[in-house]
Amino acid sequence: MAARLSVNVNKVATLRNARGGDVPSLIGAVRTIVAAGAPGITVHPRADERHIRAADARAIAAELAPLRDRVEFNIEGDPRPDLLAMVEELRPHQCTLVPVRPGEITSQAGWPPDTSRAELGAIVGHLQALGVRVSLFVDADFAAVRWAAEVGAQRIELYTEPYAQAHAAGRGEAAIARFAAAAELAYELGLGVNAGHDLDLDNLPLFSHLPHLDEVSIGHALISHALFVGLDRAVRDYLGCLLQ
Ligand SMILES: CC(=O)[C@@H](O)[C@H](O)COP(=O)(O)O
Ligand SMILES: NCC(=O)COP(=O)(O)O
Repeated sequence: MAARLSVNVNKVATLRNARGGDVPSLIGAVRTIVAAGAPGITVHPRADERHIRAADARAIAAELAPLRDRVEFNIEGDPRPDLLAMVEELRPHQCTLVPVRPGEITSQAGWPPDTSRAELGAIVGHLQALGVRVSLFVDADFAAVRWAAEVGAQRIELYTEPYAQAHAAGRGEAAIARFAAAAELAYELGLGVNAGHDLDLDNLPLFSHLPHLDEVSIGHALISHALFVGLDRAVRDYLGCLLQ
């Protein structure tokens, strides 16, 4: 079965915030993405609210509530108090916990496997008790996958930038072996497998065949593609890519 596509709408908010006001409409974008057939919406609200704001997450949750059975809402972020409060309030299908490095422009790495199991495990358990599936953002590394299982997550999200860079340099086939091995280990340990960061229409056809791949979250390249072909067509192009 094809992996599910969760469209990350951060970049729609980035464009809107460049001028203030509500153009382009984030909710309008979510409606178009869902109407085009995407079964998931992802946001990654940053502490500085440089793109997605708390009010956006609330508005998207309200928009998706009637579609809960077919469209998943995924909130990504570092486990800071206001992010956890947002997840507690909105109860998305999934919360992807992602480490943040001070000053980063975007995510740079998965959780280091020496991160305290007890500390993060308590947060993971709390979110799961609220009915939220928890995924942990990790590098394609055996120690990190084992760590995620020990922390009690239900899924991992493999950080795919190293794959994307290798693919752009003509080394995609070689790079994907490490990701496939990590996905196999995750599956053996009972974890679901998500993936994301810098996936695009060039590198996704190969990556979409990763074993046990449940979901890909894609934002930057998809929204950029939409500038040229329109948002409806961009979503359909990515959905088609996942079916190949
Ligand atoms: C975790 C991940 O890989 C993406 O969510 C990425 O970090 C998006 O965040 P930005 O849109 O702020 O770059
Ligand atoms: N989790 C990855 C994500 O949501 C989107 O990452 P990108 O496609 O914007 O690099």
